[in-house]
Amino acid sequence: MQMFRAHWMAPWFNHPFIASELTPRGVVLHLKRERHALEWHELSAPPKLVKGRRLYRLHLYCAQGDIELGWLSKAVAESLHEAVTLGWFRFQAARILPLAEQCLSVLELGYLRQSRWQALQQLLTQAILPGQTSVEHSGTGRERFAWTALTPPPGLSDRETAAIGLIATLISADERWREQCCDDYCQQMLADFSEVFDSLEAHPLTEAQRLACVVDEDHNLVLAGAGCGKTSVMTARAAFLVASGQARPDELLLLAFGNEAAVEMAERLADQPSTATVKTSTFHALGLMILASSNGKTPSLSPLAQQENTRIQAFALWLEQLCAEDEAYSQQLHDWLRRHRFQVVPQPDYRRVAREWAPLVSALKLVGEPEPADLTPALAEQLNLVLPLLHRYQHTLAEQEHIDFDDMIEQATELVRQGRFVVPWRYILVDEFQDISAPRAALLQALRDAKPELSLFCVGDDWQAIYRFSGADVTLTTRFADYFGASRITRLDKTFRFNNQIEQVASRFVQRNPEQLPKTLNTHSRSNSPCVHVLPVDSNSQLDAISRLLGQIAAEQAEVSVYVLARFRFSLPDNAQLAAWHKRFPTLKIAVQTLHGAKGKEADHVIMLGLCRGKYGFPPEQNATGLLDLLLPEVETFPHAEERRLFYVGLTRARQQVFLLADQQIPSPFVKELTGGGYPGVSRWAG
Ligand SMILES: Nc1ncnc2c1ncn2[C@@H]1O[C@H](COP(=O)(O)OP(=O)(O)OP(=O)(O)O)[C@@H](O)[C@H]1O
Repeated sequence: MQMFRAHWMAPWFNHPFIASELTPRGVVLHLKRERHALEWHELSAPPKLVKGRRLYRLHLYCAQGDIELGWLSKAVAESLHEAVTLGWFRFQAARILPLAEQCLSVLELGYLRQSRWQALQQLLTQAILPGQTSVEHSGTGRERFAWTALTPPPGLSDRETAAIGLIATLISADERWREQCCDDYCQQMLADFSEVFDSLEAHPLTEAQRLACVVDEDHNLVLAGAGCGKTSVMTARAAFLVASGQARPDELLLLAFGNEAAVEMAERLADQPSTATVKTSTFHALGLMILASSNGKTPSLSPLAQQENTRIQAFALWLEQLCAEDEAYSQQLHDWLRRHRFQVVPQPDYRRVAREWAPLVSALKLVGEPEPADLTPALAEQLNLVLPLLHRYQHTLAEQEHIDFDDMIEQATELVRQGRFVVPWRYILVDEFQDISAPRAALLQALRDAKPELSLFCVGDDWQAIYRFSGADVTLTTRFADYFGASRITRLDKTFRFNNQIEQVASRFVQRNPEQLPKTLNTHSRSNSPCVHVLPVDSNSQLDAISRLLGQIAAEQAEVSVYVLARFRFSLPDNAQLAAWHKRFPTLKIAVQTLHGAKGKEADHVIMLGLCRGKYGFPPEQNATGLLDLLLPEVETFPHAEERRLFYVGLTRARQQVFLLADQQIPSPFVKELTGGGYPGVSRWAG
């Protein structure tokens, strides 16, 4: 052991310190009459060299009281200082090395998500100084140094220096530092995987699309306008995660609402060998799968749930039975229908009532009865008439040991919460997120809670939220972070579908509702003249007007697609008419769709019909708040908010032109708004 001796005159002046030596455990002080061993952990800071006029002192910060070693020559003092400093740092480095390694393994996971950031802070708090990770601590604690102020001495290994540096950095790191780490990660990924983003689709992805693919917060929401390539981003993110080694294909799950969308996504993933085995599913299929794998048997789905027609038929039969069995019920139903719906001659149209009340039964089942205080007498009467239907429905399901889709999602959520389903996925990607309902969002939350490190990636457009009537809650999108917690929202701002003229009209129209999230959309294609045309037509001559339009389109362009869209299915041309058009205009690809059915699709030209006022107009007129309104997610304050979005969906299906067939006598208020000024991109079509 090297001995560091005090000046030989020290004892003459009654100074107790004679020498010190360093051991692996600390410093041993040789005093006049005793030896005193100070272990490294008792030194609460690196030593300090104090220069005197001729002699030096070494100040040792000790937990039990500081000690000063005096009477040191300059040379001895400096080498003792160096040796104690090195020993102290080595001790600290050894102490924090496991912590540094733990922190490093969190950092190496990739994007510094908020959950990872919290994990880091927890590690630091627990390991460094219970309750004190701040740089500026007072000096009264066990440790009296600031990690950030430490300068590791030469002589430490690279690993020791790096560990101390990392801990010092993490202790002083703030939210800005975290964001910088996230940005660095994104830039690195964008550079490393640019080839994937260049070659994955027929077209290279835009910068915004790429960024949306690599951002990897705990919860991610990609907000985009129509035609901004949300589907491309979904599949590209899957490919990126696999290519970057962050997930195996079987750790990814892509969720869609409808079968058609799920199949389309599966087909696009299958185009790439790396993503061919990624699982795509609808929410329903997912629920079924969770129930089957947790309970060991596939649940029996009620035919009442699977086929709308069967359900309506059953409800109509139950209504008829209720009337036959219970005179009072029959009387009440007749009265209510007479006052609020249509003539009951000679008996109610049970099927029609069943069709209208089926969504009420589902909503009542899901959310329970509304507060009596919220009900007008008419609504309270209606509720009394609908409740027996709900009871029969529930009774039938129980008797036949069947479940419906709502039961399935609810039971699946419960099984996941109870830990009875082993979640295999680390990344769940959800398409058309604006259509999500609270129970489905709860299932996502349960999956997330059941699997550490599971990240949600949701792609949606609050401007296209059109399923409130079936329980969708757009506020899950507009208040995404409030619901899910740590989130990052990215935006896609370039649409590839329609031109600037359509964009101008559609964006202005939808943003009249101030509740919609503001977005700016740039368009890939441009046109100098208006592309949204209003054609005033007589309600009986809509088909002739469409035929004329198709003729004009066919004369000008070959091989283009045309969508004929309407608010209600019954307003659409029938199959015979469609077949006639196909025959007459063989170069056109013509399809008819309801506006809800056209969601997610595109055509070169869109013709919208049924644009009139009235109960079956667009927007459909409703006299007062209905029972369904009370049961569905939060009523929006802006009039016809959802119908406005549906109109937006219609406008934005078109790549080139939109033709609006407006009823000449009772035009739709939406069309009146477009032609009433403030929409320079709208023209009156002369034909
Ligand atoms: N980077 C790109 N370059 C060129 N075309 C693109 C790009 N990204 C997407 N597209 C094209 O834009 C069109 C719209 O894409 P997609 O259907 O994915 O949009 P979307 O955002 O899902 O639209 P919507 O919400 O209206 O359904 C498609 O024809 C697609 O091929």
